[in-house]
Amino acid sequence: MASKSSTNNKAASKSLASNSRSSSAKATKVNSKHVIKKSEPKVKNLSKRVKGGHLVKNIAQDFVDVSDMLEEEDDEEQEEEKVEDAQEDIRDEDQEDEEDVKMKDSESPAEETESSIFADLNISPSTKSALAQMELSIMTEIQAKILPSLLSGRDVFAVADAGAGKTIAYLLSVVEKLSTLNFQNGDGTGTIILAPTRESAHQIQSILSELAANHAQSFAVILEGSNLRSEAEKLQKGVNIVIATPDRLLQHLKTTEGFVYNNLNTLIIDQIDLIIDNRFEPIIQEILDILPAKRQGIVIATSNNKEIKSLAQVVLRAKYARVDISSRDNSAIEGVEQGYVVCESDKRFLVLNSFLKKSVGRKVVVFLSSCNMVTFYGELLSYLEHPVPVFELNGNQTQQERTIAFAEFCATNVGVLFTTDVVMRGIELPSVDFVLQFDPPTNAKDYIQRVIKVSKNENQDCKSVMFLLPSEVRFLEYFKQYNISLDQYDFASNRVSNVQSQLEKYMVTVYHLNQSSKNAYRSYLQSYANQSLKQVYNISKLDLVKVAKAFGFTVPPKINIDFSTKKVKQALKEILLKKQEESDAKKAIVEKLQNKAKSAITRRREEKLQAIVAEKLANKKANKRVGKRVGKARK
Ligand SMILES: Nc1ncnc2c1ncn2[C@@H]1O[C@H](COP(=O)(O)OP(=O)(O)OP(=O)(O)O)[C@@H](O)[C@H]1O
Repeated sequence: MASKSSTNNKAASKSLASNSRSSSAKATKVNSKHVIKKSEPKVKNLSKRVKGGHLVKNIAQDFVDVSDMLEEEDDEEQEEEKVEDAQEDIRDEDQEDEEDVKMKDSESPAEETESSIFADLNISPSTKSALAQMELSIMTEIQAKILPSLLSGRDVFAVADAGAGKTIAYLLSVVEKLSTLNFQNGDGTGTIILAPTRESAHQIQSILSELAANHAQSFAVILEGSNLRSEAEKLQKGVNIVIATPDRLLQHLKTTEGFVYNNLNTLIIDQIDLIIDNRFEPIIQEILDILPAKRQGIVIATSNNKEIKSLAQVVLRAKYARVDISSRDNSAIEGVEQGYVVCESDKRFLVLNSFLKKSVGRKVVVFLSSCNMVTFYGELLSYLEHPVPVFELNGNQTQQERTIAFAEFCATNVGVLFTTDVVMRGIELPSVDFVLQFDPPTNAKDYIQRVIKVSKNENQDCKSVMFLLPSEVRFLEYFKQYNISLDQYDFASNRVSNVQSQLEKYMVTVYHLNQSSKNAYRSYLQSYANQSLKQVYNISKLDLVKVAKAFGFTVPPKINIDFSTKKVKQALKEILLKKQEESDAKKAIVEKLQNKAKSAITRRREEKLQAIVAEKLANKKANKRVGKRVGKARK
């Protein structure tokens, strides 16, 4: 491609120790608190009655009856107290909710370290020695900015570019906290780290295994697609730090008996941007409803927007520390040769194919928008008998398949790797020559994240090229605020090999490829429909005949597009409705109990009163009769 033109804690742990020591200690604490709350008013009311003693003194002859009555009234009082307690709980909850909403409006700044040297931190020698073994001595900017808050037990919302050192920062605080609390397997899970993908979960585990090397705390990854039963067995034995994908964690929370999580003191959501992208929000909401509410919350992101912030606020407690050092400037990607190529939908694949054909002797990474796109283009290239080896990384592969594919790509000198953003998160690129953004990124931030991978690449001559449709060129305007300028490249039409007829023939003759292409076509349109930058990615502006041609179809296949964002919003709405219904149901039960208790009390009081009055009247009559008889006798 030729360049054409240029556009422009220890301290913390003390307080935590009282929060959770061991599961048995905590259980005792919870139980005793419960007993005190329930029995205290009863003792108070009884002593009041004994002190006043009116009933006992005035109707001495009715002592037996009245003491029964007292007991019954105590039962009634207990019922009333239960109702009052429940009401109080609801009022407290409502008040807390209101306070939370008010408080969460105000984020407060994080405290920075005075020194940026790990050795100066007030942490255990074991952690310091692990850091030394990892050859980490000076903190990165984000580490210096969030470690004091993390170590003091404050909730933290940290936003920084990929590779900024966020994972090491939060893992360091977790390792330190659990070892200070002397967390044992019997204490169950003290920390849960939620990761959006299997890859990121494994990456976290590998860093944790180094950082926790000199500590006794246990950890494990719990992932969708792994063996559920063996995971459950591990959890039942006790895992101090659980690294999990949200869906699998929820499954264990709901079904694994003996999974002790009531001592949880830290919940971390890593890569919350991807958690949202992967539609895990409703699952996170369900998880939050199950886990203990009193815990340190840590939310990690590479970018920030309204959606990310509002989910973070659901996870974090009031007055959390927020640190955002994500790159607004382009320093992280300065020096990387970046360009774009504009081509119509029907020419996209032809240009890509021709470029890759000319890439003999090169290593290329191609970003696509979905797993189905990865699968289809991988298969198609092998049908076209491409001269370069093709590798695929996609979310539909097993972990083993992905590990092998990535290792093979790292080891080869020549080849093309088809992948998605999701799979590549947290993975460092090996030495490559080109990074092609075939499906454009969602926004400028995501673009930068892809190019950061290029900038960290061992090959300093590596270039980044983005494919744009003519209708998507407006996307470049979004780069101005980041001072990013891209060169426009042109791929001479006489150098584009026309494999269109071959492609169309495959769609008729190879059933398997036809199905794979249809899936890819549907996924492409679905991703397009889900794009948030509607000014750039407007599905109504797509020429579907041209789009279909890039997938080998002369007529666009009929497909149903599932607008997932709507689905997510709907799911969230349903959760909120369910919560409201639950709260209404709780209030209705309280009201019913209250009314029942009231009417029972009134009825019993009336009955007792009537009995007493009747008895007194009978006594009076009897006395009168006795008096008359005595009077007669005297006469
Ligand atoms: N203080 C440091 N000094 C030197 N290297 C560091 C430091 N902190 C982290 N690194 C290295 O930088 C790389 C990225 O670190 P880490 O995984 O913590 O970053 P991250 O911000 O969590 O990245 P991602 O968003 O991709 O998960 C790792 O290889 C790690 O060893």
